[in-house]
Amino acid sequence: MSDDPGDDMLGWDESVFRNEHVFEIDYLPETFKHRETQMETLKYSLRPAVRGSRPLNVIARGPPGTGKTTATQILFDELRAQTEVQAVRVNCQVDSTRYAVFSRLFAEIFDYEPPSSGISFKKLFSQITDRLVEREEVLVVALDDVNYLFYESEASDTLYSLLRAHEAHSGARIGVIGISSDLDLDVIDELDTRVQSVFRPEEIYFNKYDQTEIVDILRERVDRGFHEGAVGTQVLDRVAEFTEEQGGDLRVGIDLLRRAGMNAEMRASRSVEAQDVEKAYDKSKYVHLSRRLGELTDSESALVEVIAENDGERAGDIYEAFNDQTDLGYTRYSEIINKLDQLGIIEASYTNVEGRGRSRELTLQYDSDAVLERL
Ligand SMILES: Nc1ncnc2c1ncn2[C@@H]1O[C@H](COP(=O)(O)OP(=O)(O)OP(=O)(O)O)[C@@H](O)[C@H]1O
Repeated sequence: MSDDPGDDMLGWDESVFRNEHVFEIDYLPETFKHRETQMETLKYSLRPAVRGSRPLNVIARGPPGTGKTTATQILFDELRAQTEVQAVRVNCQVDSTRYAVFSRLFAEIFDYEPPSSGISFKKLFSQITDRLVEREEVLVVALDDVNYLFYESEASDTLYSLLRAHEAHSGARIGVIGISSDLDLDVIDELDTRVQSVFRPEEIYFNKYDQTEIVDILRERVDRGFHEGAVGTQVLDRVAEFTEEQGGDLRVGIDLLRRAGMNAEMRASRSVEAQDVEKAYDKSKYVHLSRRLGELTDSESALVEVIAENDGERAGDIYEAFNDQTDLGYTRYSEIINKLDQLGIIEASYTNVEGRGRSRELTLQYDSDAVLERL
């Protein structure tokens, strides 16, 4: 047997990938198809900002991986390059309180962090608005994954401050784009009435891509990311089918392509085959889960771990195990249960237990080994 790779075998210095970077999560696609109406409405809402007025507020909703963040980022990049508008995106998974949101705005606007010794919210707020007024700038804030502010009961306060900024600080002009991927959450309905009375956003819906659209979008990625001929039509169709199966989240498809490419390389093959995709799917189907678990705090992760180890048990028993491990009390425990339920990591349902009345039963929504592996 010769050590020489054959014609259809990859040598050590070769790859199926032309540019693996296009499969990374922070890659901003060069073409953005099938989102024309959404982009138009977003542009229409932001246009007043370019003229120096307060833009229309927006709520962008839709299932995960349907291009909401990307749409905003593309427009924000254009605004930054071509206008004087200040456009800042805040990831509310990371910054999930009003104070954290405004600290992020401060850091982006001033280019340095607010004092770490801590300043009052009022000060933080007025420094931001003073600067906007002084420079006659309009600020557009994208609250990405705004649903997390609701889970922490911080949404009303945050929106109220942003939306009433011009009243508290004359001349300040701020517009808000709220992005939510929690379809069970009625964003407007869940806000306090004082906020509802000033918040009448344009609503933009990002529907799930259908199979043809998924193929069309992923084909583009394949052409940029792989060498010619490495991914055939049937393989791409299989990737699109799996993506549909996972709720149409394009992240699944993109992750599948990358992993399938790596599997092909492992076999030293120049082309990706169906078997590479099947094998990749065992991991790629968990991209949602990994993303959600990745943003949890230590105590939230600790609770997920306890639940994964005691799946299906009553909440009371799980509380004891959680309390042993973290020393946290029942109120915080209950809050975390609600958040994990809203995130779709667990289901908390009430059951009637003979002789003990109603009790909550906690069930993981994913395979417990898959959860434990990713914590
Ligand atoms: N029309 C499209 N063309 C090319 N790539 C796209 C398109 N729509 C989405 N993507 C890609 O899919 C991935 C997920 O998109 P994005 O983060 O914008 O979704 P999202 O709706 O904001 O998701 P979530 O609600 O979970 O935050 C990104 O890698 C993005 O590049």
